Amino acid sequence: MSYVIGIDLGTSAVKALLVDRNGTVAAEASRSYPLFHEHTGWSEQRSDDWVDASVEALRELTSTAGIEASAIEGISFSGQMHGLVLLDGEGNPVRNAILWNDTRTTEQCREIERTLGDKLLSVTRNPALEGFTLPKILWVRQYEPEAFVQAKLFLLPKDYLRYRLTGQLHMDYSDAAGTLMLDVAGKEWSGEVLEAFALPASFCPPLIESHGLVGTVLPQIAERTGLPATTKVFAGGADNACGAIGSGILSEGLTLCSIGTSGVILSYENDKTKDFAGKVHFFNHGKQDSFYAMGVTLAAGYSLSWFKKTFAPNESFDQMLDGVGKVKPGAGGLLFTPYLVGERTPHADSAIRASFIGVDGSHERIHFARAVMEGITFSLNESVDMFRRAGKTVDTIISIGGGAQNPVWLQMQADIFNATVVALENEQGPGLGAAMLAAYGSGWFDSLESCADKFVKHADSYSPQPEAAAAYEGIFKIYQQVYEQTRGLNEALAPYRG
Ligand SMILES: Nc1ncnc2c1ncn2[C@@H]1O[C@H](COP(=O)(O)OP(=O)(O)O)[C@@H](O)[C@H]1O
Ligand SMILES: O=C(CO)[C@@H](O)[C@H](O)COP(=O)(O)O
Repeated sequence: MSYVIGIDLGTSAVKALLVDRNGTVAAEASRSYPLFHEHTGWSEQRSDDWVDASVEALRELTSTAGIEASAIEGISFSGQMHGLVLLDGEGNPVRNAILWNDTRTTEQCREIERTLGDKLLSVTRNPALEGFTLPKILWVRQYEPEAFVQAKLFLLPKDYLRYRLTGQLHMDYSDAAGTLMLDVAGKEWSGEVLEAFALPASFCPPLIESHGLVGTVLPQIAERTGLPATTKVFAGGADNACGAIGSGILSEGLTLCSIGTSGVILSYENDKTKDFAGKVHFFNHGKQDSFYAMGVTLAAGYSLSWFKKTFAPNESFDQMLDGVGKVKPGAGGLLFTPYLVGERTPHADSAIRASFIGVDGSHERIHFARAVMEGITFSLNESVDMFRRAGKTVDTIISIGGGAQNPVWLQMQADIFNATVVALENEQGPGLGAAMLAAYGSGWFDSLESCADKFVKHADSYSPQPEAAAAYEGIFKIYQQVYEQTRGLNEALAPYRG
C-alpha cells in the first residue's frame, strides 16, 4: 500500500494525516504552537514554530505508523489563510507573522478603498478587510519601516512551511486570492494593485496550482522527519478550499458549512464573473479554474469555546451540552449574536461586540448554551440567505468542523438553514483535502472528483423539522435586527475595553 500526507497548518495547531489509497486515515499526529496577542486586536505567531511543530508531527507519523517510510509518495498542505510572513533577501522572516484574526489594520483598509476605488472589487473581487494580507503589508511599511526595508518577498503561512521543507518559493491561487493582490478571475498578480501601492512584482512569489508539483523534500528535512528524500511535495491550498475539497465540494450546487474557530458557508462556483458585490468573499478554489463564494463568521466555534471556558471550565463540550436538545428552538426567548471579536459577513465591522438579548429569570446555563449555538448558526444563515438571494440553490449542506460533532447542532443547522444537512464519516476537514491534492498530484486519480468519490464518505443526514424551521424563520428576523440596534452602543463602549 502507498500513502500520502495531508498537513493542516491551523491557527492553534498543525495536524498531519497519513492517508492510504482508499482514503482511510492510517495515522495522525498533531502539535500545537502559541499565539501572541501583544495588544488588543493583535494576533501573531512565530513562523518557525510552524516548521518545528510540523517536523515533529511528521517524525511522529513516520516513526509510529508502522509502515515503511518509502511507501509515502507525496505530501501537500492546507493553511490558515491571509497571514503575512515577510522574508528578507536570505529567506528569513523579518518579524513575527501577522495572522488572519488580527484586526489592527482598519486605517490601511480605508486607504486601500480610497486608492483602488472600483478596482478593488473588479480585480480582487473582495472588500478590504482587516484580516486580509495587503492591509498588513501596508501596516508594517507604515509602523515598522526598519523591518519593512529588509522585506524582499511575502508568503502566506503554509507557503513558508513548504519553503522550509523544499527550499522552493511558491503560492497557490486559492491562498493568493486572500491577499487582495491577486487578479482573481485573471489568475495573476495584479499589476494595477502592486503599482497603486508601489510594491515591486518581485515582492510576490511565483503562482502555482494547488495540485502542482513543487519538488521533493530537502535532504536535511528527510533526515529530521524520516520521510524519504524522494517524497514529492505539492503546493496545497487555503484551509477553506481544502475543507471544501475534503468534503467533495467540487461542482455547482454544493454548499459547505464549517464550524471551527471561525465559521464559513462556502458555495462552489464555476462562473468567474459571478458578482456578489463584495458582500461575500470570492476566491479561487483548489480545483483548477474553479472558484467559491464564502461568508465568514469570525467567532463561530470560538463563541462556544469562550462560553465553555468562562462558564463550564471543567466540563467537556458534551457534558456542557448535555440536555441542550431538550430546550426548545429559541432558547426560551434568549438570543445571542456571536460578535465576540467583531464580524465579517454580512457586517464587516471590527468594533461590534456580542449580545445576549432577552435574559429572563427562568433561564439556566443550558438556555445560554443553546442560545450561543443558535446565534452562531443564525450568523452563518446570513450567508446562506445571501447566496439564495443571489440565485443560488442551497438545499444540501455538508457540515464539517468541531461543530459537526454534536447531533443537536446538526439538526439545528438543518432547521435554521432550512436545508438537508449531511455529516461526514470520520470527518478530517482540510487535512483530508490536502491529502487529496497530494493523491491527485501523485497521479493516483485522473481528477479531484474521482479522488473525492473514493475518499469522501457521507454519514448521517438531517432534514428540517417543519415546526422548528418555522420558529427559526421568525427568530432569524429578530436576530437580524440586533446588529443595527447594538452598533451605536458598542461604539460608545469601545473606549472602556481592555
Ligand atoms: N463535542 C463538541 N460539540 C460541539 N461543539 C464542539 C465540540 N467539540 C468542539 N466543538 C466546537 O468546535 C470548535 C473547534 O473546531 P475545530 O474544527 O477543531 O477548529 P479549528 O480547526 O479552527 O481549531 C470549538 O471551538 C467548539 O466550539
Ligand atoms: O480568515 C479565514 C478565512 O477567510 C479563516 O478561515 C482562516 O483561514 C482560519 O480559520 P480557522 O480554520 O482557524 O477557523
